[in-house]
Amino acid sequence: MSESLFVRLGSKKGIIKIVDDVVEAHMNNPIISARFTPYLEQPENLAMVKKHTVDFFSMGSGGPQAYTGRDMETTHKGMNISAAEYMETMDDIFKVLDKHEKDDQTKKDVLEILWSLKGMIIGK
Ligand code: HEM
Repeated sequence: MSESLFVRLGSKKGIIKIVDDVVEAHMNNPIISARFTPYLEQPENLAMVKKHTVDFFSMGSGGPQAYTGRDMETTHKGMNISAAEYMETMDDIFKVLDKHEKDDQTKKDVLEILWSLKGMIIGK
């Protein structure tokens, strides 16, 4: 059997690096940066959101971490995130996966997860 997605993403250490790079990419993406740059002035909140995102992807990819953040619909409620913004976050994620030299199957597995979540996040 092939390795779990968690292991292919580099286990917890690798996922921490990916999440750091993705958040940085969002901060520099003109279409969505306004959603994220306020967190530069709230380092404790930013660290918590990052930790939750690492745990979320670790748990969702077959790792041992328990996710203790809010569910996706509650987290993004009231943000009215558009489909275009969602596409930008996906684009940033895939650019980072390319930078980390993840293979096509790994990217396909991540895409499947992101695709399955969109209805809980867009337009809430
Ligand atoms: C691509 C799929 C996405 C996933 C898997 C995801 C996942 C998460 C997670 C796990 C958290 C932390 C929740 C917590 O701390 O309780 C979070 C927070 C957040 N997300 Fe997302 N998200 C996604 C898309 C987006 C998009 C498209 C935007 C806006 C463009 C966005 C904006 C935010 C913001 C601003 C927060 C901080 C919320 C707060 O502190 O109250 N997310 N997200």
